[in-house]
Amino acid sequence: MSDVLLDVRDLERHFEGLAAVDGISFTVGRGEVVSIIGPNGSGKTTTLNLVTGALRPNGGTIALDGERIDRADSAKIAEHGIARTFQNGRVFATLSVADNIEVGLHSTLRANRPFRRLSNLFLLRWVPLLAELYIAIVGTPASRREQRRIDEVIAAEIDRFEARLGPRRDDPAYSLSYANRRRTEIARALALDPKLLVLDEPTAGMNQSETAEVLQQLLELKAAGQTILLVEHKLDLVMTVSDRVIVMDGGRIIAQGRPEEVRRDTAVVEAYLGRRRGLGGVDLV
Ligand SMILES: Nc1ncnc2c1ncn2[C@@H]1O[C@H](COP(=O)(O)OP(=O)(O)OP(=O)(O)O)[C@@H](O)[C@H]1O
Repeated sequence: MSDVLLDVRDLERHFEGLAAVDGISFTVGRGEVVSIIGPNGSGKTTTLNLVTGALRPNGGTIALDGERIDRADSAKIAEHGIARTFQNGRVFATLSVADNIEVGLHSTLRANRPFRRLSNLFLLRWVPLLAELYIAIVGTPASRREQRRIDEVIAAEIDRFEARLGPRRDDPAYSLSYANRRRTEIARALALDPKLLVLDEPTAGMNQSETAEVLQQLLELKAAGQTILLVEHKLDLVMTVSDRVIVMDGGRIIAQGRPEEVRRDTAVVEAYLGRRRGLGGVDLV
């Protein structure tokens, strides 16, 4: 088994002539925490969207565990083992915290969703629908076992954020604080036990103590061996949690290395000093 989990080569994505991602290559090793930083509009989110299948690349390759995923859709990529959160935090507003986590597990259902592959065949797509309906009403020993497993995973994820999400387990997501919605989103991604966890600005909109809490959780995940690809503007957090930092500017990688190497890189300092306002006034050194 190779030490490289994610292998991105010569990745490109254009939007009407604008090279949002302009031929970048990087790897994420198993158990590594790699962060992508860079000024606003430098291509960070587009890179995450390409890795997670939300966007198709115009060129280049992406491999997870040695298998090409750059032509797969986001559902398939999730099945391959990549789970993500979004820049603006996406939860189902009317569903409870527990149900939001359960929705994330839908793709892992086997006993409760038999004959799934037939859904792609126009003439036979009613077969899985009827089977799911039958199982939902009558149930089978296997479907009940699977539901127990799902319930355990939900309980474990709520435990991870016990003090925050425990008391809100059955509350609809619209009633949660912004920070709790983001925690729910992270719990939903972690419930999939992903090979690679992709986090897009997990602390956006959070105050200092909420950010410190997220940092603590990221450090715990890292200690547990979770591989993470992170986009984040808060450089203190990035420099503390990352094994390696990738710096983007204008769709390209202008530097990558250990946090202390990147901090000293003159091209990086220039890219940041030139657009300090875009970074919310955060200094690099
Ligand atoms: N769907 C799209 N259509 C057109 N242009 C886009 C689209 N998505 C991104 N872009 C452009 O691509 C460039 C890179 O955007 P991207 O969101 O990846 O940057 P970013 O580094 O994540 O920025 P931020 O830190 O503000 O989130 C920007 O110029 C952006 O306007």
